[in-house]
Amino acid sequence: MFILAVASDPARALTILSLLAIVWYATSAVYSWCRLRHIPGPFLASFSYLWLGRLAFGGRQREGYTLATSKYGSLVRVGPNELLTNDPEVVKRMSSTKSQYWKSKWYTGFQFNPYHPVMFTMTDPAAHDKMKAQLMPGYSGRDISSVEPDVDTQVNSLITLIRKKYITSPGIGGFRPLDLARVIPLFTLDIISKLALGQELGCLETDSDRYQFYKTTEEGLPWLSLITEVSWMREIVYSRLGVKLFGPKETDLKGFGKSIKLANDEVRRRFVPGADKEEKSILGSFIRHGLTQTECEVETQFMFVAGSDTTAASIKITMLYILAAPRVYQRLKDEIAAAVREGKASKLITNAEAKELPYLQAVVYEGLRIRPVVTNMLSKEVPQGGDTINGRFIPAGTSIGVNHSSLLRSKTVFGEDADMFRPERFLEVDTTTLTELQRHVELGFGYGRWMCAGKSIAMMELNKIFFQLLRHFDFQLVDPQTPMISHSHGLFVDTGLWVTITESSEPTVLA
Ligand code: HEM
Repeated sequence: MFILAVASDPARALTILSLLAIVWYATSAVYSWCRLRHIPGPFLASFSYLWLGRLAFGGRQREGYTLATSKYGSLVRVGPNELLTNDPEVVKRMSSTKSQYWKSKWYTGFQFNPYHPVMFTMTDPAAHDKMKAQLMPGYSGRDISSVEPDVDTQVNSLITLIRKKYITSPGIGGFRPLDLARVIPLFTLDIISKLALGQELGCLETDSDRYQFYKTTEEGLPWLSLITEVSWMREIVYSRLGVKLFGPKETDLKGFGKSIKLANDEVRRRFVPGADKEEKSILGSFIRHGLTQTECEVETQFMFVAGSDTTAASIKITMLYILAAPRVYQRLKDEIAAAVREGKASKLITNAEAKELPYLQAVVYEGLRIRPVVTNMLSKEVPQGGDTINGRFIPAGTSIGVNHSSLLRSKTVFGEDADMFRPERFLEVDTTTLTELQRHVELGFGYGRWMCAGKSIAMMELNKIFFQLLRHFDFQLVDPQTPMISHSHGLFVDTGLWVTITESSEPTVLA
């Protein structure tokens, strides 16, 4: 009938189709508005994805989400089916190992391979837990004795690079500024490639984003973030056809595609008959714990993204805050000098030694707290039968995301000055409260069943890098009026953290 109508009067058929589409959209908008109308939030967000999409694409998630929570409370409606919380109890309830909540479809936004989920995107808790049990011996370092020496090698490479090219000296021609926002990610990418594959990509050695990994990430993040947050876009792009059309491919000469090829080449090498099964990389551990070749490929690809930009974001922001607070800078330098003088720090500080330095620990935790590295919602789905949160019923199938930025700036937990970078807050409390504060900051790594698998690796990097950089060098911001520009598209895109570097004036080098 309809085909006949189109053939006889195409203009009329088109009008009917348009009207039907408008009616369908209006009905579904009213229906979804009604479902969660008792939860406050921006009006635009209650029936459309414009609010979420604009923040994601525009790189203003951190500011937008924080504003929304301070205006509407701890549970905000941010989309037709999306809520956002900064309530630590809700976060723990959703992610605890006994929770009935599943990861929501939001996670499929990170499934780069159309045919195979990666642990991070597995929504079914049973499948996820099984995979995590196989991956954790590698991630936790239980299976690989060389994690710490491998991190140390990259710390030394960064120091060598700075000495070779970026020491500023007095006089004409002596000004050699370094953009930390560019070079720190090279450091973390070399670490993760070395740990994952047994061979670093060589970014520090060449002082370059060799495979344009970050360039592509920075260009791609606004789109990735938009598509992940806007559910109907996600459905289209992450359909099998969509990923084939838009997804990264091994044949790409740069970016994600290139790193997929690097990872896949390495995985293929390990699966040829007679290959060394005892190799001490994370990939070697995955193979020993029974992962198939495809599982190894996708997990290794994911590790490159999850393990580089995240830790880099934390190092960059912490360095910026250290440099912007003379009291913190000097107190950290003093602790470093004392540790070296008293023989409490090896030539390259060990993870165990770093954990014994209270001010360094306070700086590391305050850096993680002041700007949590993930602005993604990481939404979980309300289980069958719904849930009641603070007296309000939330229907099954609703997505609840986490606002890490405001979660970690809680004035109730951290005090009135929670918006300020003040590591001393961790030193002014008894040991029980200190542990509570640290556990609260660690919510930035997720919680329970879905907690970050690379947390211990990230903490090791943080424990070493500030100590070693400030042990060897002194830093000054080149432009304190605009020290760094940041956009939040799920992860941070930071640019222009220009500093000058001189050899440390304190005797902090000898162990
Ligand atoms: C400061 C650095 C880092 C932070 C703040 C961080 C944070 C997070 C967060 C918030 C999640 C998601 C939790 C959820 O879904 O509820 C996550 C997951 C994950 N991260 Fe990290 N991460 C960091 C570094 C790393 C590193 C270095 C690696 C790899 C060596 C890594 C590997 C992973 C993996 C594999 C997952 C998926 C875990 C799962 O699904 O069970 N991360 N991370």
